[in-house]
Amino acid sequence: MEKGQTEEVKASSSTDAQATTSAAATASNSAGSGNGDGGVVMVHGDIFAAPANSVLVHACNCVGSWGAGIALAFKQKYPAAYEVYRSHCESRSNPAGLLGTTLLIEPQLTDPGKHWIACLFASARYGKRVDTPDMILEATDAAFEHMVNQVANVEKGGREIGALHACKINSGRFGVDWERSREVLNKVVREEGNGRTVTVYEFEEVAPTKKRSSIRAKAAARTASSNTTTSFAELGAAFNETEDATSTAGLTYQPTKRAKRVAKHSSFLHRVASTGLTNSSGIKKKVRRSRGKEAKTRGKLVTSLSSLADALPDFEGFGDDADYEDIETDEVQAGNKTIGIPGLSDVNITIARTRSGNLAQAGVPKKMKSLGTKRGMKKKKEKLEVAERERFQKNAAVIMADQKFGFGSAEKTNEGATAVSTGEAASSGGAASGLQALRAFIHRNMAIQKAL
Ligand SMILES: Nc1ncnc2c1ncn2[C@@H]1O[C@H](COP(=O)(O)OP(=O)(O)OC[C@H]2O[C@H](OP(=O)(O)O)[C@H](O)[C@@H]2O)[C@@H](O)[C@H]1O
Repeated sequence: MEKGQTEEVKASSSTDAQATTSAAATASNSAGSGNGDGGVVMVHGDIFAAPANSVLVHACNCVGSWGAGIALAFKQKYPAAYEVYRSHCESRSNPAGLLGTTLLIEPQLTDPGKHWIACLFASARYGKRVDTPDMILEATDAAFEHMVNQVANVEKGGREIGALHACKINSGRFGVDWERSREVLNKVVREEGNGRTVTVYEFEEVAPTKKRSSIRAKAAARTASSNTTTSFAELGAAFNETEDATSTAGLTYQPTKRAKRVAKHSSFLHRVASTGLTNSSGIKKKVRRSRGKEAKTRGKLVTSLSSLADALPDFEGFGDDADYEDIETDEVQAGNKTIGIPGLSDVNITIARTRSGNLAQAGVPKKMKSLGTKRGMKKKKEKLEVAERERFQKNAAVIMADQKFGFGSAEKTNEGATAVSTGEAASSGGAASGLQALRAFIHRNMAIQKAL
């Protein structure tokens, strides 16, 4: 091969790793260190497919970052080598002093790839603060020479090291025209490389970078969309078709949060209604939501109307059932209620109300539970009872007075033995007859006061 001449070897495709490898291997073998004048050999393919133990060359900054481009790929494939590079940079008080040198990292045991990695310090920094192309080329020249010398030293030391493989250094993030970098590599390898060849990879990047659309493209898109007329009906139909955004005639209808909420709510109502588990007034019955394992049943109604009805206590239109909380049915089953009258012993009185159904089922001890959830019902009941007691006492006093002075007649009943428990009433005949009169009075009175 003539001096300064480059040979181009093409692999069939960049995705065909096998073909690329063989192309690289061919280039590497034909170049064989120390044979001929050397130079740059261009191949198509992936640098990482180069034969094991060969040297992979790439350009680096001096900061210790392999954050983008091919450097990022190196970082992912050779994490241990990256650590060597990073600590090499960070151990310097002045990292920029690395410019024009090369860090040659031997294959790391823990890295999956078994390559030597040559880091050419071509720019002090990266990104917006990257060095100028001239500075980069100058540093590349020195660094590449440094690298070639190191490789020669490794060989001299009797250690095996493969051929040189490089990406199109400086042509990406560093923004240097590849032809200029190629000239530098050619010169160095010819002068210092002792006939070595550098295989350089023409790489077709697959990862698409999302381009920002130009102002002109945006304006064109706006015009196109303003020319498209879409009725609300069309939009509505589009929305019905799919739950999320739906595009129609190039337009995208994005439902608002409120629209989504309304749709969700009406769908829920529909689900409930379709199960037929609403009562006559349209009020939904209990809907139980399950968790964890029972997640499958989530959202399903797990009860029926009849079972809910069974669960409810009887309701006979007796509005103040709440007032009878905690009354044992064995007390009320027979329609009797014990009321304590101050000054008199407890008297069994007959409660005028009847409770068909519940009370008729005697023998089943049941606690009456409140139906009412109205606030203040308890106080209302207490107030009513106090008023009733006062009124009762007044009337009793009147009756007793009547009895004392011989007015009225007392019925004689057998109830006295059980109704009047002990005490004053039992010890006094007058009082007993008074109580009989009182009982009669209560009987009449309670029949009128249905609230109790
Ligand atoms: N698998 C592959 N096989 C073969 N060739 C491949 C390839 N993948 C990509 N290429 C090509 O390899 C060339 C170099 O292109 P790059 O932009 O990467 O490198 P560069 O030398 O211009 O710049 C270096 C700074 O870029 C980084 O990023 P940061 O500064 O950290 O942000 C570093 O850290 C440095 O500092 C481009 O032709 C790519 O097509």
